[in-house]
Amino acid sequence: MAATRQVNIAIIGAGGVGKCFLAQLEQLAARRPTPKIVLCYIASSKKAVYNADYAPIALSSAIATLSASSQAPLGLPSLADYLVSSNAHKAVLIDNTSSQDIADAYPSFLRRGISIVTPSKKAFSGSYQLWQDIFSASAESGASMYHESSVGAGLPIISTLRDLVDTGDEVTKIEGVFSGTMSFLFNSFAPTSGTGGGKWSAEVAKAKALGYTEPDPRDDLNGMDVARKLTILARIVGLEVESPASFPVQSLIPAELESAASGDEFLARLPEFDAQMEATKAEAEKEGKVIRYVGSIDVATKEIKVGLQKFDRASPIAGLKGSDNIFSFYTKRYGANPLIIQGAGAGGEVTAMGVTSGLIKIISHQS
Ligand SMILES: NC(=O)C1=CN([C@@H]2O[C@H](COP(=O)(O)OP(=O)(O)OC[C@H]3O[C@@H](n4cnc5c(N)ncnc54)[C@H](OP(=O)(O)O)[C@@H]3O)[C@@H](O)[C@H]2O)C=CC1
Ligand SMILES: N[C@@H](CC=O)C(=O)O
Ligand code: NA
Repeated sequence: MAATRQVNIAIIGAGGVGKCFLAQLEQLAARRPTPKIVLCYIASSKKAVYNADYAPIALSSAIATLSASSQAPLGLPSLADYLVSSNAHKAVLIDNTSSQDIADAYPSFLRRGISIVTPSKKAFSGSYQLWQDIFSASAESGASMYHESSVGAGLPIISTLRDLVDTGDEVTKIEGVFSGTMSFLFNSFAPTSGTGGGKWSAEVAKAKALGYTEPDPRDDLNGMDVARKLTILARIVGLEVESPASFPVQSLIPAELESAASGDEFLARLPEFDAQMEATKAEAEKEGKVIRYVGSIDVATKEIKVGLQKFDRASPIAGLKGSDNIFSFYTKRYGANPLIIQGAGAGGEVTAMGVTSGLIKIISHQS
């Protein structure tokens, strides 16, 4: 039987980003009737919804159907079997989790012709071998791999950097604020004017409630989220960074909380250590400056840095608002004035946008 003009979609992960993505997918399916967009699988960590005959799952009620479901998720090899047997024109896996196990399985999905879109950083900042396997599997099978939201949420960071590299520009340095959570925390806790909002721990709780943090906020505060993003960008410009542990990263986790058993325990005990961050803030204030959490990649020296720095209050980095990120790309073509991209770097809607835009690219490809 000939393949139908239909794109079958499996979604894993229906949290903050997953829910926003579903809403955007519903609008997209209504706007673009061809090819037909069919949600044929949706899962969280414990539940799933799918039909053996690939009958579409209604997009408007998918979350409610998932929470009422008694079906267990398919194992990843069975999910790949299910997707390739569907006889659709295209099959796409949307990974809205931060699971390393799922990331490790990307090459096996891609090899079987299943395209992938994800906001997760895990696959691209894991081992360098995994990075190579993903892109060679994609090149061999022709299945697409899009991960725009893995850096800067919906901001066009991955696509811009790939365009710079692919068109032959020479990127010499990348620097900026790479974390929506860290940006929000310091912009509220140590603003350029006024005394700042609440205590450090209260701002951290707010960042989590706003959906900016990783599922476990320690992954933001220990600097690993920024280190992962810099690993991804460094690899795109051709540096063979083995892992985010290959360079120094400043953690903002108090030493006493390094062994906290869970993210919840960490958040509950963080108020005991508010004085530490107050002291860091006060030290910068004595010099008339503010602290911000920044990163940089020097391509020539291969030096990658992640951590706190003091900034003049009038500097563009100090003046960022909300969860804004700022990325400065220094290249041969752009000379002394870098190409700068700035805007919200976290949050469900803007992150889902980067996922939806990847899906649109896949469904727009002719083959
Ligand atoms: N929030 C943001 O601003 C941004 C997020 N991202 C990335 O987007 C991804 C999702 O983030 P977010 O939505 O905020 O996280 P949430 O914690 O809100 O949601 C995660 C979802 O993934 C599910 N999940 C986790 N592990 C598995 C698994 N092994 N199998 C199946 N489902 C699983 C969870 O299910 P359950 O509820 O059952 O545990 C939950 O539905 C992350 O990779 C994050 O790094 C990227 C850019 C910005
Ligand atoms: N936790 C991350 C989410 C986006 O990548 C951040 O705060 O930047
Ligand atoms: Na992005």
